[in-house]
Amino acid sequence: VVLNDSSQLSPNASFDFIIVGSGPGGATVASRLSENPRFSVLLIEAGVDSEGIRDLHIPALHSSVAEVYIWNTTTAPIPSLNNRSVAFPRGYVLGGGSSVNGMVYTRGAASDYDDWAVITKDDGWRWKSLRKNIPRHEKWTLPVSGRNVTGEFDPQYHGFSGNVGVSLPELGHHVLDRVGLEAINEPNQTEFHYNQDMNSGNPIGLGWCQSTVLKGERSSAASSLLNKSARARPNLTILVNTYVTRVLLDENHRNRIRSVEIGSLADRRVLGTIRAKHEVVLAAGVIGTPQILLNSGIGDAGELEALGISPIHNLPDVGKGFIDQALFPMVWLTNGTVAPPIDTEAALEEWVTSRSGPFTDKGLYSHQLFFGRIPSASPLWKKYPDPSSGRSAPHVELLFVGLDGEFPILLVFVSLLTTTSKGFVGIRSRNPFDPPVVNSANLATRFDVDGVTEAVRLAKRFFSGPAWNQTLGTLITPDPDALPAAEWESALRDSVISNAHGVGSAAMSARGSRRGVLDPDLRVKGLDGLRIVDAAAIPRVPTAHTQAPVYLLAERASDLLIQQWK
Ligand SMILES: Cc1cc2nc3c(=O)[nH]c(=O)nc-3n(C[C@H](O)[C@H](O)[C@H](O)COP(=O)(O)OP(=O)(O)OC[C@H]3O[C@@H](n4cnc5c(N)ncnc54)[C@H](O)[C@@H]3O)c2cc1C
Repeated sequence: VVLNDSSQLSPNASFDFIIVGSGPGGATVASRLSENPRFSVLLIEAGVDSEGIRDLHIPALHSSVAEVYIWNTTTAPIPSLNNRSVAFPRGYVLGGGSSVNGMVYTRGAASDYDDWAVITKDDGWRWKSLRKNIPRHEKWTLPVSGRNVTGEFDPQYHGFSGNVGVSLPELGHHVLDRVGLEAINEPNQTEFHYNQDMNSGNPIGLGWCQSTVLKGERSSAASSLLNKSARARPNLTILVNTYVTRVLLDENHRNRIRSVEIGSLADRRVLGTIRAKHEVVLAAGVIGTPQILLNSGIGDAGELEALGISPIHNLPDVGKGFIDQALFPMVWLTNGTVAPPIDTEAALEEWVTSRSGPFTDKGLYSHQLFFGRIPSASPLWKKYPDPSSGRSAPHVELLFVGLDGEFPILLVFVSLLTTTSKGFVGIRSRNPFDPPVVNSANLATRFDVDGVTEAVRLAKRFFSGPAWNQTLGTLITPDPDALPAAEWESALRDSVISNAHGVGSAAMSARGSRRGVLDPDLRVKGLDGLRIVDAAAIPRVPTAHTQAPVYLLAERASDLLIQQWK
């Protein structure tokens, strides 16, 4: 059942599990736990129900999602970005980020997960172990259009009967796709190669972008895991429009979290508390989760006291360790062929009537992604150790967007996936309704400045050569090879934006380690009855867009919870 208002809950209602936040983390856990009719589950989401909001379901409209479905989060002025504040978007609706995101589905490198296992000293986090859950997580679907995608993916890496829809585009290849393939096949080109399936655990190369799209429609955590049959379960209550302010201790046990306090964000007032018999699971995302912990008095005791909050548990790393991959936009002029006009009215009509046509396509003018390593011969490696998790882990991602209009351009988002700068998430006052403080500290390390510079050079090499030369004109964004070093660095600090791929703000570490926030079973260290299952828990930045890693983390979290309470 879905409730729009907490007044619809029966008085003194209590549940076995209370899950806060319905993104890939929370929706997965709520769905898996409620598959067992013995467990009663309450899922609380601050935003509205996504069901029936047409535009959220249309893949092509992902870049123009209405502001009401996105938390208006902006970072503090960041010194390493020339004191700019940048937007850090996150979903504010059932399904969280997966209901508003770009739907790119990438798992990253196997060695990224193997590093989680090293950091936590728990082999259950290894890729080999996590990938066993792919069959129940993923619902790989061939294009309904019947387009032949042989050679564009490898079925051995996919699940066909899970929940989250993943697919290749319904439509055929665009100009940029054809040029991309031609370019890597040029005889003199040796640096870049084709990768038939970038979700095998080895993402490196140019390949076809897989997306969380099912039969022409966005497949979000809400539409896939909180689908009709999940909503019909008598033991699952989904409470939307409800903001969790704090988690609260049991009156009789000093270290046991027993309930959540809820409130109305619109009226900025507390509405009541709800009790969890077994556990509270925070899945409010990389910003929301540390915010709730800090509001509850769980964090660095000195910092909390300075804000007038009585600490209930001293855990200095809460909110620390927040990493977002640095993103630098590059723009080339084009010959005007990469983005032929689309009749948007006709496309909308076609989508509404048959879930087909251009609006099924999230990447209107490109269907490819590129992942690559900064070459081992680069001077960068004389100055810095390699921060990647292994030789199959990329340092750089290139995501291409073609845009036509008065000035036809190719926009390339260059990400330094192996970002090393760590920021923080904090709170500004003792009022839990105040917005959080977010500092993503992009480009704070020298490695990140030099790494993005090398990533831009890699992009320049990728987009050179005869195939691209016919299509692309001048590079019109700042170029490290055309500017004096100091000018380039300043231009870089003026241009880098958030990738909305934050992780690590309440991360796992080894049992017994005094660093980190969670033990390897995702329990908040030193407390009972409180786990975290979302991007905040991820202990190292993945070489991926972050939804797939969160889904994989949450599938294992569900197993851990079920194991404990069966
Ligand atoms: C604009 C955008 C584009 C992106 N593009 C991609 C992409 O193409 N591919 C990809 O893999 N990743 C992408 N991401 C990132 C991806 O969506 C996130 O990594 C993922 O959703 C994280 O899942 P999560 O469960 O950790 O948290 P979230 O998805 O952030 O979910 C947290 C939920 O908790 C709710 N919440 C927060 N605070 C409270 C509170 N106090 N009380 C109650 N509820 C609360 C929020 O409203 C939200 O619904 C994008 C993100 C954004 C915002």
